Amino acid sequence: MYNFTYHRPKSLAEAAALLAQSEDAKLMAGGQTYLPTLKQRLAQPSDIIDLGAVAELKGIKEEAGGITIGAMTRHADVAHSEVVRRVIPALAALAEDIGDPQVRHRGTIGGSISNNDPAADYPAAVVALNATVRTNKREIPADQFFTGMFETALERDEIVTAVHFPKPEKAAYVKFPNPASRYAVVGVFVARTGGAVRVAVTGAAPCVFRWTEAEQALGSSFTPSALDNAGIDADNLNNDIHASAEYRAHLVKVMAKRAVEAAA
Ligand SMILES: Cc1cc2nc3c(=O)[nH]c(=O)nc-3n(C[C@H](O)[C@H](O)[C@H](O)COP(=O)(O)OP(=O)(O)OC[C@H]3O[C@@H](n4cnc5c(N)ncnc54)[C@H](O)[C@@H]3O)c2cc1C
Repeated sequence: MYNFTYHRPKSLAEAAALLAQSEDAKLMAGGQTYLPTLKQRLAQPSDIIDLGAVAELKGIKEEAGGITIGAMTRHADVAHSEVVRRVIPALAALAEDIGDPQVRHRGTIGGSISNNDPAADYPAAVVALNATVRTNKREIPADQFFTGMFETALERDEIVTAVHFPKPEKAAYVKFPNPASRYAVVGVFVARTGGAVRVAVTGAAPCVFRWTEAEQALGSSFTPSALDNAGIDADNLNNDIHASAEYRAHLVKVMAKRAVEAAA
């Protein structure tokens, strides 16, 4: 048994002030990862700051030729959003395939990217679509946000407020899911925006990464067969009970080809 003080601020300013007050305070979004972490005693914060009542962190809007999604927007809301389905249907499809209905109705985009689980789906979309992560302090480009396994560029007292996704010309996400959790054993998001192709891989390594060899091949010819000779080094991939590194390398290519086919 341990004690913490529970806070439910009503504004971003209030949440930021609470977070700045204590070194051990932690934010909570939908609690999908954080509550199990607490139950297992892997975290013992002095204060929990529940963002659930901060209305300004919720919602989806069309903005600057793309979509801006508030950090506290649930996966189910992204999946069912008319705006997301119309502007970036691949993002709605990704959200629709996260976990189960309970997870999708509690989990949030801000919690997902802040947590940066190596097998989470959203990091692949953020990187492939070259999104910008907005916080209460600054804007962080996708390529600088995810820094390692469960690690991000966020400072201790920083709150993700929204993610801005530019509209791509073509995009698709295909994953090979763990059949129990639906987390990605391997997931590949392919996007072409302003003529530039980006390929982001999740689930395969300790952190989401760009498969640059595939990006170059697809830049010349946006077809599945363009990936026939693109190399992927199994030495840098995860090797665990779910899949060997060699099998993951195989899956990366298969998922990428399927994503190109779906996007073309
Ligand atoms: C059974 C199960 C299956 C799942 N399957 C999938 C899946 O298939 N694909 C997938 O991608 N994910 C999956 N998830 C993860 C889930 O979708 C959530 O995105 C993830 O658990 C984060 O949950 P949350 O948004 O409730 O954040 P929380 O658990 O509340 O918080 C997670 C972390 O982020 C921090 N945080 C939260 N919000 C912010 C913010 N605005 N700014 C800064 N830091 C913040 C918290 O302090 C905490 O450290 C699954 C989870 C479960 C439990």
